[in-house]
Amino acid sequence: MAAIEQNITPGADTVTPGANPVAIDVRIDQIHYGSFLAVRDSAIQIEKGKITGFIGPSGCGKSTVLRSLNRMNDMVRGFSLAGNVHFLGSDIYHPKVNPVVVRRYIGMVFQQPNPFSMSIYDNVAFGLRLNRFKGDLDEKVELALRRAALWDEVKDKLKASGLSLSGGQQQRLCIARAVATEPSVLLMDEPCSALDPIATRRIEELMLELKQDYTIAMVTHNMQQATRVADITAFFSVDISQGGRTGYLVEVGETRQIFHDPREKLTKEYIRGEFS
Ligand SMILES: Nc1ncnc2c1ncn2[C@@H]1O[C@H](COP(=O)(O)OP(=O)(O)OP(=O)(O)O)[C@@H](O)[C@H]1O
Repeated sequence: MAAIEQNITPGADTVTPGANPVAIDVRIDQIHYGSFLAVRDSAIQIEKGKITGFIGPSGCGKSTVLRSLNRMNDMVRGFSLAGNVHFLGSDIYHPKVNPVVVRRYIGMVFQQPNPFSMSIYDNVAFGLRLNRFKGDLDEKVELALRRAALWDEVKDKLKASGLSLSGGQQQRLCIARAVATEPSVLLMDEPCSALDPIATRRIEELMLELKQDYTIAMVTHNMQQATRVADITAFFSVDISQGGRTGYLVEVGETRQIFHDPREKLTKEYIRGEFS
């Protein structure tokens, strides 16, 4: 914890040009769930101020890798990671690093909108209170709701339950909750898969706005979505050659290159298959 607290300030600007362009440098040798080898040999540099999309067939480890980036998998029994994950130069798996602190800098938005059963205001204030924020809470809540493009729709009913909102609004509330503590990175695990096309478009537009202030990594099943929002795309596949089903990174590059001029035959086949 000390190392990460000393080296990073909340809201550390992730998008200033110059210096090191990498927010998270991940090198996974192996990830196991118990004795099951879920992911192997996957190294990605998540660049500051960009959206990196993880694509690939079901079970290739996209969510597992994403959740490793803020130690969300720590809560899963049997999970173990060989390799390392550096956030702005700090090893987030260092024994002295507190995973709660990691998640303050690297926030997460899940597939199903999951507002807490409390008011809209309290949902957004939750993380700030947890972190014993001492400043103007009203101001922070408004700022987060504005950043999540939800303020105009909820400003007159902040005391209403977060659960009373539509699915798309609930997801934007979750984004507001995630950005309220001013993380540097947002991890999004299929953030639109439970939403209709209009709400999906709204979240995609929001992501493009958010990347001005945050680094984003997201899992998506939707290839069109990857082409619409991701600057960088990482393609994973599943290796069944050893009798198991182990995910691994096939290639990562600019989204345009991955979709129009992939280096690997596997990527070409997957992209063609998905689009045809
Ligand atoms: N908590 C867990 N315990 C045991 N095995 C798990 C756990 N979570 C995932 N796995 C396994 O790890 C592998 C990778 O799963 P993961 O969810 O990361 O893949 P994915 O590419 O995100 O899949 P999908 O696209 O279907 O969501 C799968 O074989 C899955 O069954």
